[in-house]
Amino acid sequence: MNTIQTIQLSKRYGQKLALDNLNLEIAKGELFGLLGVNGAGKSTAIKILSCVSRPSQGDARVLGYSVTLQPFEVKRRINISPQETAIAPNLSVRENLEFIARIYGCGRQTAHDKTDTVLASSGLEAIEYEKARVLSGGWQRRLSIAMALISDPQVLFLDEPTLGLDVLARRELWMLIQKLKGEVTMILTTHYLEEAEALSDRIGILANGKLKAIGTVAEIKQRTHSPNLEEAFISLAGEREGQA
Ligand SMILES: Nc1ncnc2c1ncn2[C@@H]1O[C@H](COP(=O)(O)OP(=O)(O)OP(=O)(O)O)[C@@H](O)[C@H]1O
Repeated sequence: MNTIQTIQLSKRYGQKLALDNLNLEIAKGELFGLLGVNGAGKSTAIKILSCVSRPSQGDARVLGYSVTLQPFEVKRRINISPQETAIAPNLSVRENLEFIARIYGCGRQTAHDKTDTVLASSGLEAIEYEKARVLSGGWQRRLSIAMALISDPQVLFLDEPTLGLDVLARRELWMLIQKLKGEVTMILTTHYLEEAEALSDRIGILANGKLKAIGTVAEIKQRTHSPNLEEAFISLAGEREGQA
């Protein structure tokens, strides 16, 4: 069974068809990169898959549960590391993680133990008592991913996880994401093509709400006769709204 399957998934905002008949399958443990220019429909797809927004037509199954009919079953098994990190600046790294664990209903001791596990797996142990507000952008993003991991999600959505980070911080975050590969099914949105290439098992390219291509980077390059992913991306996604 695929971990994610979308079936003729569409979303309309007024006149705007933000997602147009998306049919997509993502396997268990896969890291799937969802690419597209601004406004292509990436966030719309993620919002529907994470039950933040409802499709206008079609459906999606996440871990076998329908996002339209069984959103609570879906929400219990997924998590999102959002673009804007939702960390509490005046709490320490540990307090942020324990706070989230308590929100998920853990008792004090379980929250403490889960936090220990996540601090270790996400490489945050050395700074557990630092206030979040003094952390660099890279460490804040790492904490944001760690907070999403507290609920032991089977599916993790990573929305632009390295946006605005310097090259070293980005590489460090890639290592954390690579460590999670295989354990958690991940859907990554990014505008950095080298990031999608380095991390993704397969990628999908959206343009004007439509899936233009899906496959490994090698398959997509071959299909578009492109020497690199950037050329392939431009040939598939370069058409802006309103252009021929
Ligand atoms: N709440 C909304 N109301 C009206 N239109 C919306 C809404 N959300 C998204 N849209 C429109 O739907 C289209 C797809 O937007 P979406 O945010 O999914 O794109 P995106 O690929 O995530 O872009 P970005 O890379 O800029 O985040 C755009 O034309 C956008 O203006």
